[in-house]
Amino acid sequence: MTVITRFAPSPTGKLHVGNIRTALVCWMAARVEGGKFLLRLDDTDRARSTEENVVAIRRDLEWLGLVPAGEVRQSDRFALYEAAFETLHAAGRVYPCYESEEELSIKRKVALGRGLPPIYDRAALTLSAEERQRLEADGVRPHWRFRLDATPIEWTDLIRGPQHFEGAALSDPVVRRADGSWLYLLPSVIDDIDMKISHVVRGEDHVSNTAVQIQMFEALGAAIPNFAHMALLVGADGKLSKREGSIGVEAIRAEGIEPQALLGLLARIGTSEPVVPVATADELLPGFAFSHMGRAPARFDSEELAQLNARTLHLLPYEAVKDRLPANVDETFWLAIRPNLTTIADTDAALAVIEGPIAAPTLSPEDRAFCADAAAAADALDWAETPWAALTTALKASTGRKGKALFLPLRLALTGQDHGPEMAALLPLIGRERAIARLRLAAGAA
Ligand SMILES: Nc1ncnc2c1ncn2[C@@H]1O[C@H](COP(=O)(O)OP(=O)(O)OP(=O)(O)O)[C@@H](O)[C@H]1O
Repeated sequence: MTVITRFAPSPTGKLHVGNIRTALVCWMAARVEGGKFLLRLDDTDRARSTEENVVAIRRDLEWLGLVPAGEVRQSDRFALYEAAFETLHAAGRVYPCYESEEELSIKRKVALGRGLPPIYDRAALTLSAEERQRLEADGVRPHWRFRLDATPIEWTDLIRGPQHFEGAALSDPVVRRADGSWLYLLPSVIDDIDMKISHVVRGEDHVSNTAVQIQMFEALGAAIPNFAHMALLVGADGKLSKREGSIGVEAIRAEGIEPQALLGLLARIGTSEPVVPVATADELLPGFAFSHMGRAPARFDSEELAQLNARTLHLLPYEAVKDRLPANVDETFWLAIRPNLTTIADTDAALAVIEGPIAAPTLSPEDRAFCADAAAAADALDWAETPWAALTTALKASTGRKGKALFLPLRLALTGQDHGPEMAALLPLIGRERAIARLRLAAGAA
């Protein structure tokens, strides 16, 4: 079986980290099996879907490298929905209902008052043809419900394990509004059949939808796909929502987070696998399995993401970042500075340390004298090999200094800072002339 998954956002807002986690799991589930990951834009809600959001969704997925093998838009597929709807109508699986919102609300209250579950009483099924005609003649347009079979509904969820619902305990869901527009349930099933989706991977906000959708697959004569419902990701303030503009991909990108860091975190939080930095999304595949995914909500933590971003940068090769680096940063430079970066924007500060000018540090008279010795030693040095090792060895022998007393004044004089990348990597980049000038400046500074 070819594994085919789809990520199906509604373009009613920008993608948040919860959506991205679902997209990533869809992508991994397909890719690990050599299958196909598809994008379906659930844009049947014309009032709230926007083209700007569609463009943003595509751009976010592309930035993350979760590139779909194909894309469909529900708004292009109304003819397909109409045909399937006709099939269901002919089979008596959808039926017209004429109750108003107020009537339905009263019915629910009455049922609850009697201690019964507030499920639809199917009064519309008992209407005669004349009664329906009369209602329609009075201008009442019907909405449509899917008639559920009163049978048990069962599936083995790839994340949640065995699931059981009773068809008799569920309300026949409304699938189409009186104005002819579609609700989520039926078009999603029609698309999953048409797109040959083998694994429906989505958030657990859809579990009860799955129960009724399984009967829709059956009613349309289709095979039931596999289902995997992921625990929802929550933010510091609880639930994430696209409409409420929760932690979005755009903001994360603007903060200088690398796509690999976001993917690395989202692939592993809430699973039995450790969070580790990766240089490419493909490195996440060996640790992926639905069985590793937990059922408790996973918590997204921006601080954890920032830390993983630093660890990710430390292993990114020059090729992966060079387009975003200042022109004068070459591979040697990148390898020297990357262990100390938290975001790639820190490169500018590292460049400033190397190219200068830097302020002369405030040193004790002893340290200034030591810097004068260091300037002379640096002048006498062969810079071709490993100048930092040569310089410190020479100074150790000539001054008897060691440890912090040896290294700290040199670092301060050479970089203006008391911390930073390895001096062994930095000194060749600072170069002979600049290094000697900086040591002399530090020796002379009061
Ligand atoms: N917090 C979350 N964690 C994981 N997956 C989520 C989360 N919220 C939504 N999803 C999943 O993202 C996919 C796209 O969903 P959808 O477009 O409905 O997003 P949404 O954030 O729920 O949007 P809205 O706020 O507009 O309802 C679905 O598979 C949904 O289950």
